[in-house]
Amino acid sequence: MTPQEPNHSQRLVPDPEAEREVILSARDVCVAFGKNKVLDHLDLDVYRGEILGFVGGSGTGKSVLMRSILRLIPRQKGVIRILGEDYDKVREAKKIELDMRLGVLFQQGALFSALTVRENIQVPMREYLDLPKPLMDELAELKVAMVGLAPDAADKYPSELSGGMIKRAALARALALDPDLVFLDEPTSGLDPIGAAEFDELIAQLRDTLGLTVYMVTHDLDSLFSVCDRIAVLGQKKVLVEGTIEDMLSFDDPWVQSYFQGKRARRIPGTPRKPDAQQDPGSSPADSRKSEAQ
Ligand SMILES: Nc1ncnc2c1ncn2[C@@H]1O[C@H](COP(=O)(O)OP(=O)(O)OP(=O)(O)O)[C@@H](O)[C@H]1O
Repeated sequence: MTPQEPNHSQRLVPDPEAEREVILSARDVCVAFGKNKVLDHLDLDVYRGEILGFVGGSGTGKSVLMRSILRLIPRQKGVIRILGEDYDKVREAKKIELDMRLGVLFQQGALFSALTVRENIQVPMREYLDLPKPLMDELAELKVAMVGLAPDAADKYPSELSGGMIKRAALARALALDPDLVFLDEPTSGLDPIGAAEFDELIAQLRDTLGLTVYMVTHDLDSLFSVCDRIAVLGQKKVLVEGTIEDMLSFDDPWVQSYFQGKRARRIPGTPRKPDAQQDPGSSPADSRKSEAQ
C-alpha cells in the first residue's frame, strides 16, 4: 500500500454509509409511453430500515416508477434489484418469494368492497400461503391490532370505515405477509391533520418494531419533515437529489428550494428558510395538512 492510499482495514470509526444494506436498487431505468419519455436513466437506492419519502411535481412519474418497480408497467431499459436479486433474471419460485417480501398500499386503499377487512387482509395469504382458516383469522386479527384498528373493524366492510380506517386496513393488508419493504402511495392524502399525524406515527412505529423499510410517495410536507429518514426528489425524469431534509434545504435547484422552503414548509417549526424562497412553485405540494385543515 502506498502512503496515499487510505487503509480501510484500520478504520476505527465504522462508516455507516458502508454498512447500510441496499434493499432496493434501480439503475438506468427508462420508462416511456409512446413518445412520452417519463423516466430517463433513473438511479435510486433504498436502504433497509429507512423511511424514504419520494417527492416530485405532479405528473413527473412518481407513480410510474413505483408501478415499474412493482412490474405493473413495463420499462424500456434498466435493472431493478430487490434484496439484491434482479427479478428479471430469477426463476419463478424466486419471483414468488420476492413478491412476498413486498407490500403495497395504493393511494385510495384499493380494498375489495365486497370483502370484510379480515377477508381483505387474507387475500395475499390465500394467494401465497396454504394456511388453515383459524390460523388465517388469527393472523388477520393480529394485523388489525398492529395498525391500531379496534378488533370489531375486522368484520366491517370498507364502506363502513372512515378514510383513516381504510388507510389502516389497507396497510394491514400490505403487511399480511410480513414484508421487508412496503410501498405507500400518498398514504396521508385525504386524512385530516390529526389522522395524518397518527398515520405517520404508526409508520414510524412499524419501522422501529418490525424493522420495516418504507418507500413512501408523498406530497405531505409534514410527513417528509417528521418521519422520513431520507428524501428522493424526482425531476427532469430522474432522481434529482436524494438525502436528508437538510440536504434538500441546501440543494441548489429552484423547484427543490420552492418545495422545501416555500410558504407551506416555512410554517413547520424549526424549518430554516431562505429569504428568497417566497413562492410555492406551480406544482408545489397540493395537500399540506394545514391547507386541508382550512
Ligand atoms: N398507463 C399510462 N399510459 C400512458 N401514460 C401514462 C400512464 N401512466 C402514467 N402516464 C403518464 O406518465 C406521466 C407521469 O405520471 P405519474 O402518474 O407517474 O405522475 P405522478 O408524479 O405520480 O403525479 P401525481 O403527483 O400527480 O400523482 C404523466 O405524463 C402520465 O400521463
